[in-house]
Amino acid sequence: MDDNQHDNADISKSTTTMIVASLENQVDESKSGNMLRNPSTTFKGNKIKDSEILNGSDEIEQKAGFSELATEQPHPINPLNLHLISHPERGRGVFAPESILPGTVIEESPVLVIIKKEWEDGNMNDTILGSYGFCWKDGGMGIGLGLASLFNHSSTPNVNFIRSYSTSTIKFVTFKKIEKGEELCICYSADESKLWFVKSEDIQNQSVMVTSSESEDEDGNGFFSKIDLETEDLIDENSLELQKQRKKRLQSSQSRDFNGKIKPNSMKSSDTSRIYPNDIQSPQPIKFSASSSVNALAGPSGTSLSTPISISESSTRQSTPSSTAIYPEASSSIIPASLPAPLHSNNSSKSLASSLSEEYAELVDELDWDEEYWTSTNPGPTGKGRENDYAEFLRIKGPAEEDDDGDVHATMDIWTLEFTDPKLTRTALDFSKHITAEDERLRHLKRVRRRKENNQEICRVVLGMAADYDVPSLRSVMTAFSTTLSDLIPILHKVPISSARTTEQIKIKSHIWPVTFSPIPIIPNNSIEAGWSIGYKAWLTSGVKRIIDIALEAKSKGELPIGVYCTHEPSIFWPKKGAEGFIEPTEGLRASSYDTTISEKHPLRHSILNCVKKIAKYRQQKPFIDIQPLKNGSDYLLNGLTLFITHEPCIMCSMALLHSRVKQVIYIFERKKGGGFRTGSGLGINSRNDLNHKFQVWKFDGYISEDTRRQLDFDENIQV
Ligand SMILES: C[S@@+](CC[C@H](N)C(=O)[O-])C[C@H]1O[C@@H](n2cnc3c(N)ncnc32)[C@H](O)[C@@H]1O
Repeated sequence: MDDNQHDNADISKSTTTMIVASLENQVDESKSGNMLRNPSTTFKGNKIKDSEILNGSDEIEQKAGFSELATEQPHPINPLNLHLISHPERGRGVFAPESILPGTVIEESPVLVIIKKEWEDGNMNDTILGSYGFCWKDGGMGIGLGLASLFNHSSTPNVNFIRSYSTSTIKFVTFKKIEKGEELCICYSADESKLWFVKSEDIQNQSVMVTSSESEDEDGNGFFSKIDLETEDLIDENSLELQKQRKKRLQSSQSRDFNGKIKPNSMKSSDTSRIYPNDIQSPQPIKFSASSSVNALAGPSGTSLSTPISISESSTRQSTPSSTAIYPEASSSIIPASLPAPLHSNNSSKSLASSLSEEYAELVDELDWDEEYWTSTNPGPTGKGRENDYAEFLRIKGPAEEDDDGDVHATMDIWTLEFTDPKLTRTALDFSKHITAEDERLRHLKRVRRRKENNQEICRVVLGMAADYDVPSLRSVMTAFSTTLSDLIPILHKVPISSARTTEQIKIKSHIWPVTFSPIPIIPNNSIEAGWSIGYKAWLTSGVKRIIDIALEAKSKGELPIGVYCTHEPSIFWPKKGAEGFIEPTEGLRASSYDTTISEKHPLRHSILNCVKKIAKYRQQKPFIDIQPLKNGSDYLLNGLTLFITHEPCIMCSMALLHSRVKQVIYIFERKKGGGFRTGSGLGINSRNDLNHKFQVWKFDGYISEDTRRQLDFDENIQV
């Protein structure tokens, strides 16, 4: 029987028995169903009594970890007795029935090399082979035999692969300790936008998209499932072009089984109760329960798919708030009826049952901005007579945007290899490149440092962050890479934490360890230097006016006078499609909020946290829940959005903006104490090299009347 054709009887056999049997390696096929007999080694110390085999003890099932996935019989393969198990979304994968040490060679797989011309002429990219090819030299493709083609992808892999063009093989080596029951994964590409399938980890978020493919042609037309297993140094123009073409054809992603058949759709709503073992690094699908407010936020899993609704169509259906109602967004819908509705809600009577996905996001009004006037060219927006409608803005830079990006002497610990024999240089360098390839934290370091010490030239190469390895694991990876490195011992070394921004810094930092030179980019200091159009400034100014209104309204309700409004720039200001770094925002998404720490007697109800919460909720409601992201992450919280706030946010809120991936922030008043940007605390959270997102910050530099200033003023010791 074909592996993919287990009938129900096979599947229903005791999983425990099967796993135990595979560990034992001594049962015959009649006991283990479809399992292949494996005559090779067993893991030491894993002898399990016959009675356990027959009884299928729960304890053993637990230990095996992946038992929940083993709806079909685990399939012990290769001398390490690894198991081939089908995961509901990833298809077959390689699992460890026992822990494996770092540096273990899993397999050196032979490779069938298909040269570029054969690959292209045979249109092999469009066949199942396309999902299994490793980029090979000269644009060719290597089809890995053995286990090579069965490793699934993870952005946090535990197995490295090393290609050898001379022997046409790929060596798979663990570089972390692999726990019992864990899946062995490699990283197909550090740039996950190049993947041609929906990662199982993402399926929950994209369940709408995946389910929609159910209606597609069963032959797989319209699906696209191809592979380029690559590392940075092996991407050539040709493979990049191939990837682009694949992306275009990618209408929906779908895993295929090993025979290339489209697998039944993964993660249908009814599948969400499937239990995943804890030790498999896969997010547990959230099971929807109408009584849980948390789950309500995560979105209902039982909703059937509906056709995406365009914003213009849906906007006629959503309630249009009157311009006097500044805060019409009802957040009560996600609060169990027994709790009081939040004070900023005007919809406290709404029951939970009537909410959730059927509910449309109740958006605030768009900004009051005369697009036609400000963007017309004939006779042209001169702004004459409307000078009060636009102002200038000052750029608030973070440390990463200034030459002063922190302590120039600051260092971090890394592992290095030291040697004097020049013959080792090539291999040590190759290893360094291999092991550090994806590590952003080391990118600013030159890989090699040569120094004369005691009349001897000592060569040192970078290996990795001190915290990531211990000596035994590093040595085993080194030995697996090349036996010529096996006698060397990794040594800790201090290196600068960032590149040099000025020639002065080169001298200081390179004395510690040679670093790259990345001169500070020229960043405009204000909107004049930035060359902004009057129209854009008028749009931003309308945002500033809106937050002043919101803050005054909040004050009238007894709250702190802080206002927030979040929206995207009008499309007329978007750069050309495909412009580098541009993330097209979710059209029509906008929200306003204010600080409710007083009324809710809650120290964390800051205006920005309230706003992020609303945006998160709206993204789970119509029409936004039906919009498929154009780019990875473009549907994530504040990605691509501009946030206006009256007062410079505190450190906590600045971090919340960073985590929410906001595009830019406009504020009016700086805080002398505790602000998160460059003005108050000086932390410059908006642009730091040690944080993983940067956003622009601009301070309004126009006229605000004394009366308004006074009304929006409050104790500098209060952080907002
Ligand atoms: C090289 S094969 C890996 C073995 C494959 N699972 C099988 O059953 O044959 C690559 C295919 O596995 C699936 N896959 C690998 N990693 C995945 C992941 N993280 N999430 C979802 N699917 C994945 C995709 O369908 C991809 O086309």
